[in-house]
Amino acid sequence: MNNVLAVNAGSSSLKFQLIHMPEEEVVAKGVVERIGLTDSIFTIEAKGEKDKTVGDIPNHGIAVKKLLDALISKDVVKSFDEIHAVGHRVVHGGEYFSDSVLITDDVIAKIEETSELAPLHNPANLTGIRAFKEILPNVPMVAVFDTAFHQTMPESSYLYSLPYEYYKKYGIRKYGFHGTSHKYVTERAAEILDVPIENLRLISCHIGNGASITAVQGGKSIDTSMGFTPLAGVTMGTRSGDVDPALIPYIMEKTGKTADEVINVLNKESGMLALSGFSSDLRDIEAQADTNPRAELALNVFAERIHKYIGSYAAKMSGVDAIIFTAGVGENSPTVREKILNGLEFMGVYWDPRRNDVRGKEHLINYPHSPVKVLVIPTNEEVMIARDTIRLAQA
Ligand SMILES: Nc1ncnc2c1ncn2[C@@H]1O[C@H](COP(=O)(O)OP(=O)(O)O)[C@@H](O)[C@H]1O
Ligand SMILES: CC(=O)OP(=O)(O)O
Ligand SMILES: [Mg+2]
Repeated sequence: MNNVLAVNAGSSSLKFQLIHMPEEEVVAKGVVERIGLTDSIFTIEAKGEKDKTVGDIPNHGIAVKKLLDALISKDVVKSFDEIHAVGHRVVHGGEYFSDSVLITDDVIAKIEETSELAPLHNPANLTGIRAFKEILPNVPMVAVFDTAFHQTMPESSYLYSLPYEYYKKYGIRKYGFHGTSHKYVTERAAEILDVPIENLRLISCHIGNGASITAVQGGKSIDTSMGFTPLAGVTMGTRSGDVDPALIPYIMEKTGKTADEVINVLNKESGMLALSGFSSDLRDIEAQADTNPRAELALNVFAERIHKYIGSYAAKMSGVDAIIFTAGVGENSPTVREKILNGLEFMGVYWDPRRNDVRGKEHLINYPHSPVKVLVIPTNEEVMIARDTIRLAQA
């Protein structure tokens, strides 16, 4: 029971690591990026070699097949029998799951039932689960939920100002997402700063294709920007983030669309894609920022929403000790970080443009005298998935 394959399906990506446990030694890792866009990128690193191929990968099912083929063709494993357990990220656990769980048919049915609350994610997560169940029918599999870390939020954070019976009867409340990532980076921040996490007020900015901001006080999530579904909060690649709910019937009336069709627009045709008018991918948008005013506008809206969440969470915790940037954009875009951080000096955030010129590695980007520290921390949802997988598969 030593080789754990951790599978992390995001809205635009599929990341994986084959990890030898309990040493947490990474045997192979890789990522399929830009799923559903043109020029998808498949990268795999194993045995000291890195291999990158570019070609269209239209959906998560094909991404899973690529990953499985590569494990054999790159000689990472001789046969799939060398994989002893598989951990899957599952985005929405709904009311059912507040911790990771061993996957059974009943668990699959519940994840399926919750799919309508996370239409860009749970179906992709299920694709992965089913593909592995078929080739490895006897291997234990574990689901690790994005919602679990946020179960510590107080009622005052997770309740909407709606009739209370909706919460009681239908489970309508804020759940929050990216929990595995927010937990990982906030624990790493405490280690890097060498301060017990119990004494820290942290704001974690997970900015990828999906994006969420979380206030973590004493190691616990106390509020987060996503909501009942991963559509809420800040502007994202294709998601609108927060909008006035009165817009939904208004758009239905004006366009003749059904409610489901309008939600589909808010999930898949909005955000950076809609603002820029040409792409959901931040790399494409940054490449045109100097020449295309719509690209610049998209970047400004994107950064401004996150900037405002940082201010509100600092107010909520009566201050902040550190701000963390993670995920595809947070780790790799000095431009977006700069736009977000500009103007936060009033609350003690002094960041250094030279230190900010960093991509994909752990780094402090504040000036040493800054009361608020600012960290770039590459997330590692996969190692967290592997830890929970071993814990539950061996129990
Ligand atoms: N080097 C880079 N510079 C700027 N943005 C980047 C870079 N690498 C990745 N990104 C952006 O990160 C986003 C994808 O983030 P990721 O966390 O992988 O997404 P998800 O897990 O939500 O599918 C895309 O918008 C992509 O353009
Ligand atoms: C919950 C969510 O939005 O995930 P991702 O960023 O991977 O799309
Ligand atoms: Mg992700």
